[in-house]
Amino acid sequence: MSAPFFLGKVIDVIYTNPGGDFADSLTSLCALLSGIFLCGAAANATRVYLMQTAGQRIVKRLRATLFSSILKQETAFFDKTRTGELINRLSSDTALLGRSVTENLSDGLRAGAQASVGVGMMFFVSPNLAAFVLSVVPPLAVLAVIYGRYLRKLTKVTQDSLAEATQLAEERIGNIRTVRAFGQEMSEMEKYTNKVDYVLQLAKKEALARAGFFGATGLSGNLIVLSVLYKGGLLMGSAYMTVGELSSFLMYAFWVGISIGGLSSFYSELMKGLGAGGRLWELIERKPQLPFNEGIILGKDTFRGALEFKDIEFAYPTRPETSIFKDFSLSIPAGSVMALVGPSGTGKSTIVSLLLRLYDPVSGTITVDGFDIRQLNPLWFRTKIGTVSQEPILFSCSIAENIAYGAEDPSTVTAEEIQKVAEIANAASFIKDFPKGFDTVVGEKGILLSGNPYIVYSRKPYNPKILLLDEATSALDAENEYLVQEALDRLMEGRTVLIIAHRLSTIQNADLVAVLGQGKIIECGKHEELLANPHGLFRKLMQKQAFLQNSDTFALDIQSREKDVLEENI
Ligand SMILES: Nc1ncnc2c1ncn2[C@@H]1O[C@H](COP(=O)(O)OP(=O)(O)OP(=O)(O)O)[C@@H](O)[C@H]1O
Repeated sequence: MSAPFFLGKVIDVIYTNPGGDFADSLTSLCALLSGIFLCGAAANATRVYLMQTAGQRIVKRLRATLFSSILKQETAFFDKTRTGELINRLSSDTALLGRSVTENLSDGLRAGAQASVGVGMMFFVSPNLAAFVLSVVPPLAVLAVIYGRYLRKLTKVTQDSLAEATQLAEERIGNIRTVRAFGQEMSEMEKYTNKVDYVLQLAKKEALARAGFFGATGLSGNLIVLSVLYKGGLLMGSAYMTVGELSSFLMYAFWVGISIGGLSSFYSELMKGLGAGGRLWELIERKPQLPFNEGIILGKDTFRGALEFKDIEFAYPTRPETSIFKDFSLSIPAGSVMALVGPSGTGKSTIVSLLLRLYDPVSGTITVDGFDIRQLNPLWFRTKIGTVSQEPILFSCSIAENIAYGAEDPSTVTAEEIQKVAEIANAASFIKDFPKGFDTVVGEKGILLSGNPYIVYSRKPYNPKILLLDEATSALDAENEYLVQEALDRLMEGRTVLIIAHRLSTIQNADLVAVLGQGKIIECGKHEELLANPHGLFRKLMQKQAFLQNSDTFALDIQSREKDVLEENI
């Protein structure tokens, strides 16, 4: 800030010594100025470096905190919130906020300091001229505030519509098979183009607002300079000012003008950052409705794995009016295998979700060894449960990493352990056939290997007490069927197993079979007992399935008399 003052002095030294006897004072003044400039450059470079690195650190920390907060939310939150929106918060909002509180803040502070010191120096150099110039600043300030508010509103709308476009792209790219199967590529392209078109329109509006504002501020800056020259010229004529003082004043006025411009963009950027920040804090501070890592942890001796559902009533939070269970009760003794069968859509997978505590029932209790699962620590409890869903997803990393994913702490799993679990699941020989063996990287979204039952069965917690299996409905050839059954038998040994069964062999081998229908268990008992009940739902289901699958083995189970009746029905 001292530079214009000394530059004015240099000019005065030159002008007031027309004889040319000013070399000494000019040299020392210029040396002083060089020193000032050097200091200024060093301070500026340091400021930019520190602020940028601080900004990046803030962004990094925000992203990590936000990601962990997102992962802690209850499952219903993800049913209601779009993935694209969360990704947008994680990528662009964090960057916006990080930039706003560092680079932007430092630029703003710098502009603020420059403007206030500049004004002070203007009064110091010429109070008369300063008072004249500053009469035009207040209207400019009012303009900046109005503009800032308008821009803040506009930015929020732009960000929201951008999030919508991202969400659409993410969903359609993620489900490209569905889009392709329905031949909807063209209409999806059009939909996306319309969304980004809207973003463009908003951006144009923002550009127009900015253009008007910057045009106006530029013009007023130039007018200020012109009026300073005019008024200063008059003052110089009446010997109230030297040429050096007028030059200093002009430079200060110029700096003040630039700083005010900087301050207004600082204000609008800060507003943008605050807008993004509001949305981020909302998400970071959101308390999950189900606890994440709190509750009782059962000791080894207490935890045996006996499961009991008592009078469960449940509806998904997104569809509270559609009841899935009413008076649902089921008891699975520790160490037994319970096969769950029932028509499609009756809520078999929902039982698994309730046991994993992805959702809490509306009423009723689920107990494990007599403990209500709401009292247990969900994080601990889930690591004690082995789950295989019908459409398991393998992540796009190596097969070894995918298998280790089931462990409590995947980073500590050794190659030998991975090899061992793969062998138990009959997967080892198949994996070794790949050129890179266990290091083979699974294709994005696990498309290449996801359906593979061996890898899927390998990925379970080591030694889980409870297994929840959702059998794949797709038919396997005889050899694979045998290998999968063998792996399953090994897996199920000595554990409490709830298996959503589709294959006859699984149902026959289970200790108990429960039949689900109309929101509750309709029949439960041994396979043969249920089959013996001529009017039972289980029998009907099995008969239907036997004919659908054209299973000769199963057809033998049914007496020919019953077969005739069934054929008639079908
Ligand atoms: N996250 C969810 N939000 C809202 N409704 C859901 C959700 N998941 C499942 N449903 C609904 O709950 C009902 C039961 O679904 P569920 O998947 O548990 O049945 P299922 O018996 O396992 O069916 P299938 O044998 O076809 O897999 C279905 O009507 C389904 O549309």
